[in-house]
Amino acid sequence: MTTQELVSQINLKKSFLCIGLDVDLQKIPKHLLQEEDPIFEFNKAIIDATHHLCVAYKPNTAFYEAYGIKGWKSLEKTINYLNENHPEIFTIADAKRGDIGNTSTMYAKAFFEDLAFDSVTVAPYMGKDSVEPFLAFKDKHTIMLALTSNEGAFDFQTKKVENLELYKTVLETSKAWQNANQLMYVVGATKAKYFEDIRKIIPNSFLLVPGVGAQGGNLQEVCKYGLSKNVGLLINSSRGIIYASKDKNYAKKAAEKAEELQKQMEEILNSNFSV
Ligand SMILES: O=c1ccn([C@@H]2O[C@H](COP(=O)(O)O)[C@@H](O)[C@H]2O)c(=O)[nH]1
Repeated sequence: MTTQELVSQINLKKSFLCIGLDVDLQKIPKHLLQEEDPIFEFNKAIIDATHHLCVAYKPNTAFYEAYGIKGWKSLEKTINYLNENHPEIFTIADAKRGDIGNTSTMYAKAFFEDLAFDSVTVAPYMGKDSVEPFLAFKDKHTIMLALTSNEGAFDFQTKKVENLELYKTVLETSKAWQNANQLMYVVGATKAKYFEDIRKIIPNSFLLVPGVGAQGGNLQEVCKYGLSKNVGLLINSSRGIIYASKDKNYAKKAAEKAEELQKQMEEILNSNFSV
């Protein structure tokens, strides 16, 4: 999917919501455990109930890898279901990969070709030659960790190296990489006060913003400086939406939570982008 197609979907749905499909068998309704593939059945019900409210889904691969081959099969069925039924929706494999060049190419093939995701999250620590193999895939997006939502972000990312915070170096340096227009960045919603500085470096890049909901981040605070002229934000909520209820009506309850966020986004879009 191209960035322009993503922006069109945002404008159409009045939503820049990304729903995280982080499926934990301990947390899903018990009756699903009798199904042959409880993870896929859970995801399918959530997708069917929420696809009109969001523009992206983000399965975090850890929640699938934890269940071995069965979990990977559930991930494959989920991405195939999305691509077959909702090709307009942007898909993110939250896998946080990155390695020496030839290995990164194999990671990119796994997520862009075998599983056909639109994007994958990548750690920048190994530098340019570990990220550019992902950027070589046309119309695919590489979402690089910049300033993460967790407390540990302050261990390295905000530390100054040669007088510049490391996350700023990541943003500045990566702007010059081959196919940098296919880069997006992860910035945590819990780091709202950093968005003003971040937008000075990358005014128009898309930011994937986890941390709203269960981690306490605030949508309005993120949008104050995070919005760009193309909206430029994908706000993720996982637990806050998909585990709204443990009863049989879990998908309906998830849709209600998603709609709460979508309505707030509609209001923000109407007040920031009115003609
Ligand atoms: O900085 C980061 C990067 C990734 N994540 C991931 O996003 C979701 C958040 O889930 P919630 O349940 O909405 O808290 C999860 O997959 C994280 O691994 C992040 O939280 N922060």
